[in-house]
Amino acid sequence: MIKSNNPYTQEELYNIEELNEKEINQSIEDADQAFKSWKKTKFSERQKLMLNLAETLESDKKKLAKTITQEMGKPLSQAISEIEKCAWVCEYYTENAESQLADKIIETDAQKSYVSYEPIGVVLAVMPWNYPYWQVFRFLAPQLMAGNVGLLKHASNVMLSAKKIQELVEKAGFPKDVFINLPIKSDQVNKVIQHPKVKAVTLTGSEKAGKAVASEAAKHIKKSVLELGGSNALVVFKDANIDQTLETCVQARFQNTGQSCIAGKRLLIHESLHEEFVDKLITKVKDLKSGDPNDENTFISVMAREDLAEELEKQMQKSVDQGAKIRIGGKRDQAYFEPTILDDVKPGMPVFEEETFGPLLAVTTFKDEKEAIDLVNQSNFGLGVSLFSSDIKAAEDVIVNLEDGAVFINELVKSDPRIPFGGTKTSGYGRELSDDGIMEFINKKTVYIK
Ligand SMILES: O=CCCCC(=O)O
Repeated sequence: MIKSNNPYTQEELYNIEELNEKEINQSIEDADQAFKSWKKTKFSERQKLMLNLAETLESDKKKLAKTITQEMGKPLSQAISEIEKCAWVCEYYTENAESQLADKIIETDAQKSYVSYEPIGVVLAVMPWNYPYWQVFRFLAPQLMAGNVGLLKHASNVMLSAKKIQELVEKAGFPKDVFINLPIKSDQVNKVIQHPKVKAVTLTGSEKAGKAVASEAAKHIKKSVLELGGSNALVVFKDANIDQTLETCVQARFQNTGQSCIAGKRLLIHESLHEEFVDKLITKVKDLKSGDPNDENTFISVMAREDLAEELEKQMQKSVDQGAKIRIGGKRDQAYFEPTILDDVKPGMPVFEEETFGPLLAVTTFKDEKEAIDLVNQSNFGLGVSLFSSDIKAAEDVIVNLEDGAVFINELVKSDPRIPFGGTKTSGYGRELSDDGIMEFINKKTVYIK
């Protein structure tokens, strides 16, 4: 059985039976059957349906957002923004998929030679709970537009959202079975990957889940895309605009109650700014409104599960034992973890080395640019980094030295349908969104006519 409780009220939300092997195989066969005709549809047809999907998301956003809030405790206003972003990615690929996948003529000694971009078939998406709709839509929108079909294995605490996503696709008028939600457990994922009709897998989740999925896919010579954890640095140089940077750092760390792969988890601050910046940060963090996620004014609420809050508490406590100092917060009540700033953090401490998936910011000082770069790159993760400076040229010169998948200057690391999203090192490989995302599950077919 797959069970879940509302993390804020503790009430039981569901207790559903997972699919058995026969049902899983039937779903895969159904998806493959749907692929045979879906891949032949014209872009105009796909565009019409994708736009319907965007419109349905927009018109149902309040209702859909409530499910997110119920299942994983996301404050309602942020859940509504998440649904709006899903509509945006649908619109983006409605407008761009056709040109992104147009044949590419290449001059050779042939009469004609070109690359044709063709869908590969059934793709499995293994997705996490932290953005229950967005993580799925950033896979679903490009892949349906490309002519692929999707299977979803969603996290066990957001099965209502998963079901609603399939319903939304059907309501928009897409043919049956081009997108199928599989209510299954993690230990059933390998069976899906192994099935000959499943051609590839994409996973957003932990390093452990990434290793398991990627090795199973590799055993069967199937492509995988992995979007794993992160420990993004927020690097504040001594010439940064303090007020704007403070605002951005608070958003970067505390939105979604800190539960995001791309959150700015490590604040690296020039030693000359340290005292002033951290004092002002404490004031800002004190002002964050914590409470009931159903209240539209709430910014911080419970974490998605109590065990996640416990894990964060352990990381904090071990770091404190090693010399870090709690400047604000630090207390936990079941799944609620106070917004926390941990100062005097040094490499080697858990909050520096590991991903902290909750509302805790780790503060480390640096003396000069070289030390800042070393501290950024010292992480095993490589999702993204934010640099704050009023000298854009100097900040741009730093970019080449950074190992991450993204560098944002004077902005938090964020995803946007128009630009690629993905990491390096243990943050994974492959890219989502933009031209790069739609190309991940494509047969780039070379055509040569003598
Ligand atoms: O855990 C990853 C969260 C990604 C959120 C986003 O794309 O904005």
